[in-house]
Amino acid sequence: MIILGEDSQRTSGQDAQSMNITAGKAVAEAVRTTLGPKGMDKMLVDSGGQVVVTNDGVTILKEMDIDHPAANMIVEVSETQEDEVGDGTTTAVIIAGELLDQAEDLLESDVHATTVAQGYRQAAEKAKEVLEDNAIEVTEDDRETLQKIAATAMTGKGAESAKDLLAELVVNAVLAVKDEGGIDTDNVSIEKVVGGTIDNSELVEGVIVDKERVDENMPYAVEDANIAILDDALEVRETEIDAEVNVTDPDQLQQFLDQEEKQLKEMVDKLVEVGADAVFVGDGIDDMAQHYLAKEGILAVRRAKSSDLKRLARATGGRVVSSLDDIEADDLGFAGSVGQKDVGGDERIFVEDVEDAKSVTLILRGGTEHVVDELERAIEDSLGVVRTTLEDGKVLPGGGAPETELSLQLREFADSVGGREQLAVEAFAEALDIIPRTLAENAGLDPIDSLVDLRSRHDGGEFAAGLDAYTGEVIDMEQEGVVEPLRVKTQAIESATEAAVMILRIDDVIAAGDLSGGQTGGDDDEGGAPGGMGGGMGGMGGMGGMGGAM
Ligand SMILES: Nc1ncnc2c1ncn2[C@@H]1O[C@H](COP(=O)(O)OP(=O)(O)O)[C@@H](O)[C@H]1O
Ligand SMILES: [Mg+2]
Repeated sequence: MIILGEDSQRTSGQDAQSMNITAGKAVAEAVRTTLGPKGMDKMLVDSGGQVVVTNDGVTILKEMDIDHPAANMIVEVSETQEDEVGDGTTTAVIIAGELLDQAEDLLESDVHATTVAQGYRQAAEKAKEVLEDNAIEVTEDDRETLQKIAATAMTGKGAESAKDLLAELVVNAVLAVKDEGGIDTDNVSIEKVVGGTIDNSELVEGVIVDKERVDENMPYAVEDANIAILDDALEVRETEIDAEVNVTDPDQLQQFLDQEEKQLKEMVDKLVEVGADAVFVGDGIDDMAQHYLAKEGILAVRRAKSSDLKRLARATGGRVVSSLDDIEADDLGFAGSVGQKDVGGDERIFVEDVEDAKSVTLILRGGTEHVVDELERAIEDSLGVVRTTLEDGKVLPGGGAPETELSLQLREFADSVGGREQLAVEAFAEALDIIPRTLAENAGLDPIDSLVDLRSRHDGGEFAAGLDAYTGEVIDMEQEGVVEPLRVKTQAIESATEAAVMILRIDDVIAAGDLSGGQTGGDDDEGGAPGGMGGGMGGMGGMGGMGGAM
């Protein structure tokens, strides 16, 4: 009996499993060479010719326009990682791919997918326990460690030349925006400036508004400024009803205009009365109002974005007032300086020198647009790990140390599991080796030698022993200052396991319409969908390796 529509496609049993596994593995394979300090970058060209050069796992996968459903489940792993931690996106995807690869062998030796899933879940639980037990506590006062965490997240992402400076800026920025409600790194705005070098980057304790003062006769800058933040217009409102004014003689017209002018003057008087030295207005400012403001020496900005108004309020301790009539002196914010400055050839208004600013701005500089864009991605990862560390207070050494330790401890744990699940736990342990192995490969080292070294040091009780990607030596990563938040690893293991298990449990793929673009590989339009059965990536037209760190 036929129950499916004519265009539907159905793949079942082992075919379905191996098709999905191959697709998932292809995604991991696509980002593998970017892992670690010596990872290479990718150049991605979209159909419009836009070029992105990046080392960032999640960015690569988003830009790749992947459309195979199982492959997309692996892409989601990197997206979850990005949302939850901000770093470790490549790691999470590589682990997921390797879990699938290991599972494939088990399936071939007739271990049931459900058994593999159960074993993987147990292993993941155990792994999290081991990591928690070995995590190092970090407090907010430990700036040195926080900066190391910030720097580790930037490694290999074009920020090398100014890593120490940038790490300091990132830590300062995150600590600045922290309040009773926690840490929202959206309060760290990033202003990208093409021109200058990376080490000209700086942190502004306040807000930069991408506007100029509205009238030339206003001051360029005001010091110790009280700031009015107005989500309103400084204009005379048109009457609601279409009133018609019949002017019978010139005096009457003059009277009418005088009336309007008087109203505008009163608006400005109101601002003077509450003590404003600068005013940011969400809507328009009438020419006549501009004139009066300038006469009073008030610096005014019109049509400021509502997000800017909010940031201004947060930074300066003021309030966004939605009607001028309601404004009072204590609604005003305060900043040491409000002034118009040139950044990279653009005039912008800097509201800065704010004591205890809860909204800050990082000015990132670099030689070209691609450099600053990649720098921004590195900084975002870095902001994420510092935030995560302050939230959880726990970190781990990097350089493959935690994965090596887990691999050893899970092998021991497997003996206690018994049954066929034991095989799955062992496979899970084996899969985690992919991280140190890939770090070694990308650094041009012999992965077998590196793994042997790492294992023997961990066998000897050195939890922090990791691979120095620059020298090839196995060293104490904690001492070296290569540290990452605990959550980078726990989240990566959790999402990778979930995605792998979900894919493994599927034994029937029923697709309405044509799935062939993703399944057969090679013949799809944009290039970028993983080639299902064929393995490898189908027609990755725009991809090519780029020289390592810029
Ligand atoms: N100086 C270093 N030496 C060795 N490994 C490092 C160093 N800095 C970072 N790593 C390791 O590189 C890996 C992260 O690489 P990265 O390319 O940032 O990928 P992800 O997207 O997973 O964060 C982690 O395992 C981290 O411990
Ligand atoms: Mg990283």
